[in-house]
Amino acid sequence: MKILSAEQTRAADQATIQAANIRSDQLMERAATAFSEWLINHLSQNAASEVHLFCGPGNNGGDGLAVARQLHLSGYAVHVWLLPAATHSPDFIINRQRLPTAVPCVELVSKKFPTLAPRSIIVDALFGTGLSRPLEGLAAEVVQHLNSSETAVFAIDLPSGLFADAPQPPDSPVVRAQHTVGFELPKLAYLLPQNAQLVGTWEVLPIGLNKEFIHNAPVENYFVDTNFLVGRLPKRPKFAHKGTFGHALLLAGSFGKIGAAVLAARACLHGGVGLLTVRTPAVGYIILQTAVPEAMALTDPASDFITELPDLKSYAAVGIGPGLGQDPATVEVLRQLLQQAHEASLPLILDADALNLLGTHRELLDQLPPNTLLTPHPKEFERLTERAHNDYHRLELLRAFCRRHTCYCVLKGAYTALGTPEGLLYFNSTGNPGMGTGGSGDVLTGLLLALRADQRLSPLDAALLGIFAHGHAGDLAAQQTGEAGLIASDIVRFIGPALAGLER
Ligand SMILES: NC(=O)C1=CN([C@@H]2O[C@H](COP(=O)(O)OP(=O)(O)OC[C@H]3O[C@@H](n4cnc5c(N)ncnc54)[C@H](O)[C@@H]3O)[C@@H](O)[C@H]2O)[C@@H](O)CC1
Ligand SMILES: [K+]
Repeated sequence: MKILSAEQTRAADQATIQAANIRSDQLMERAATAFSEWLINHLSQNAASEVHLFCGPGNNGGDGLAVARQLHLSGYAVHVWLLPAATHSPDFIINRQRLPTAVPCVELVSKKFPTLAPRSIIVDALFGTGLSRPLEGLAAEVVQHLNSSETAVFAIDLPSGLFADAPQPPDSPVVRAQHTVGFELPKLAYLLPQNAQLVGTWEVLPIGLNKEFIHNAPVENYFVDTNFLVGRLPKRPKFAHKGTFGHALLLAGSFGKIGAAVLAARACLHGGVGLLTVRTPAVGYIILQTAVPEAMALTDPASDFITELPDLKSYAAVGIGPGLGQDPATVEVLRQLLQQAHEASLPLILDADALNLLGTHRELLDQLPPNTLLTPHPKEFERLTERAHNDYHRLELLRAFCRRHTCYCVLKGAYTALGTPEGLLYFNSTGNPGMGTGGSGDVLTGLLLALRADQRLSPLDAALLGIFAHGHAGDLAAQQTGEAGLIASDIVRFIGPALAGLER
């Protein structure tokens, strides 16, 4: 799915109105109906005594008024509270007039706000995508009142006060919603850790926005759900053999961290690689041969760290980093790897200590072969770039980093973001907090290595499929283990089922 800016969302609105030959209040009715049906569905599971709708002066408030009418007609006890304003949008006015007189509708007055019983429900329809500056005055007081109540808040489109696609000045008043329900496409604001407490859980409901407009809209951000990826993983042909899927080389492990190599190796094998060779220091030999008999062990002469780069000519892709350590000899291995992979156009994946080594030897960044895939978590990313002021800034650093180094970079976290050499960002939709556990990143590296070794996949598809399947495998595993009980090996077990769902 594309992620549109607030401005593009307005344009999509207009394009829909024209193409479908409907009035704007009819589009608003669609949005309100979608929201009301969702809310009624939700309320049927949570008996609520009454619904308080707080409506602003624009179309977000218009949505709220239409929802109030629909809930009233469905038999709910509804109260409407209006934010006083000098002007109102035309569709607000239409829906104000359509509100049945039986629905109490009162203008908000400073310091005389309604008491909100914990068992009632708040619908936040004060401001949506039309917010042009932080809230102040009475609007800010209302936000504070809603946030200090113990009543569940359901935000229409955006929690009021939150910008759709730009950072807030610190301490701006924003509604803290339990749930945010938007229309058609997700907003960038939904995906950022700094907004998690404001947006709550979120979903988007279809309202039939013009498909052609969305198709043609130039965007820099995408949200990757199942529909976006299904069919991108080619089926394994009947006459396939292990050569079809590539021979991967993994350089991983150091004394005390051979487990990282084991996890990455297992993930690579479950990811469908044809053959896997693993380079560990000598201390890893027996462990690897025992724990992962399917992989070939090519041990380093040194006991505790990798000190020599093997000959690369038989490999389709190389991954380096899990449990690697940061021994000075290993830096040389990384340096040679970058150089030789560049010359041979060999796909590379860099993770963990390989990234930390890049951070301390930044001159190596200029040696990255084109289309190299890096998988930092935010702290590792900071070592490669600089400290971000906020989540939006971090995303801009990611875009710039990928452009500058012609690389793909996976910034790991909830909604893991993949940056591309073109400066596009793809946000992943799978995964759960249980995956914040040791070894989870090693599993991702191994899986990505398998997909990069498969020459049938583009670098972009390999990265997107790997990130998505990794998260999905974690979700499938958590259904059995619970989030707290989830360990990295559980993710590995579900890589196969997760990939199977994406096959062409
Ligand atoms: N594009 C879509 O997909 C659809 C959008 N709809 C709704 O329309 C909303 C957008 O409506 P609008 O563009 O009218 O915008 P809003 O309703 O978000 O707010 C606009 C109004 O707020 C005022 N305003 C902006 N910032 C303010 C501030 N800091 N303090 C006080 N007043 C402020 C503006 O002057 C204007 O009167 C969406 O969020 C959504 O809820 C739906 O009705 C229909 C479909
Ligand atoms: K809102």
